[in-house]
Amino acid sequence: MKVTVVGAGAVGASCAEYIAMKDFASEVVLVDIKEGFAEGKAMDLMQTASLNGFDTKITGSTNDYTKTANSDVAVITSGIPRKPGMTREELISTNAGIVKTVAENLIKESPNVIIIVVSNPMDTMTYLAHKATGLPKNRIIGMGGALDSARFKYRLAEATEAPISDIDGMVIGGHSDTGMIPLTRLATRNSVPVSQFISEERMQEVKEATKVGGATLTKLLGTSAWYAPGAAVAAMVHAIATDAHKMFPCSCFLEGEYGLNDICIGVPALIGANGVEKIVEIELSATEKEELTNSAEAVSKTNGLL
Ligand SMILES: NC(=O)C1=CN([C@@H]2O[C@H](COP(=O)(O)OP(=O)(O)OC[C@H]3O[C@@H](n4cnc5c(N)ncnc54)[C@H](O)[C@@H]3O)[C@@H](O)[C@H]2O)C=CC1
Ligand SMILES: O=C([O-])CC(=O)C(=O)O
Repeated sequence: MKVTVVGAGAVGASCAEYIAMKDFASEVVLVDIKEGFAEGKAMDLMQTASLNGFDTKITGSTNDYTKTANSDVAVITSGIPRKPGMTREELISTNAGIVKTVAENLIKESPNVIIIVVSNPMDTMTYLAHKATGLPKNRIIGMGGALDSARFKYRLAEATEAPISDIDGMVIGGHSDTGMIPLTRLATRNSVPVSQFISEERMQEVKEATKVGGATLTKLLGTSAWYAPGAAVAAMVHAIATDAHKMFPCSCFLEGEYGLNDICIGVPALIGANGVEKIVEIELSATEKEELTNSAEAVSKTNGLL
């Protein structure tokens, strides 16, 4: 499998590293607009190959998309990250132009590619990539829910003092500080509802900490996070490579699912060789439905700024 990662910055390089470490791709091409940057990152990563035991070939390219030709999967991480105090939505004016151009360049060289959008505001950038490329909806996926769910599990494990491997949980909705919906009702510790281990008040704290997970890290780091985002993308690319039909909450183009239309937003989906193999419609409580409706309204409002 050939994978292109556009943007060789923090998230792009982390994503390339995790993909290489899993050793399932024949080639990863890093692309960046900064002269020599992707080539440098690729060379540095390749010099870890004998130490970390992978055979994936990583190459770099300064904005030359012919090097990306016939990619099976392309990940878009190009664009600016937020600074402390900013929302993801504030990045739209810079990132929309970048994501649109990059998506158009990618499909010229790789007409059969599956695109995973990471750049923020991610749900709106996924919608934009969908509109700009006209690719079938199964081949444009936004990465947000996989990361948000990993952060939810981290917070649940912390609150229950359980090993993370005991914990399961999922976050749906928009990938924003206010739009995420950690499904606390469905979170489990080894099949037992987490609500049996912690108070309702503690559960609310976990929910709120999960929603601002990206903002918390941005405040600590001075820029947004990259390890967990890179790992979340690598997990999704691996599911495509292995046709795993693994369930990830991710930003999918909806046509009536969950009562929503003409929007990309986080819902559970089975990810396999064709990208989104199936959107899974789980039964939501009345409160969860209301939260999803509100979250979708906010995403649509941001889409209106395109
Ligand atoms: N969806 C999610 O869960 C997450 C999204 N993000 C988003 O990912 C994006 C990247 O974040 P970082 O890697 O931390 O930023 P970064 O600044 O470290 O890297 C971005 C890279 O994109 C490159 N770039 C800019 N315009 C380009 C173009 N037209 N073509 C090719 N490359 C171009 C830059 O030169 C830079 O190297 C941000 O928008 C951030 O908000 C970050 C973490 C998680
Ligand atoms: O917080 C940000 O701006 C980057 C991001 O999407 C995340 O880490 O969840």
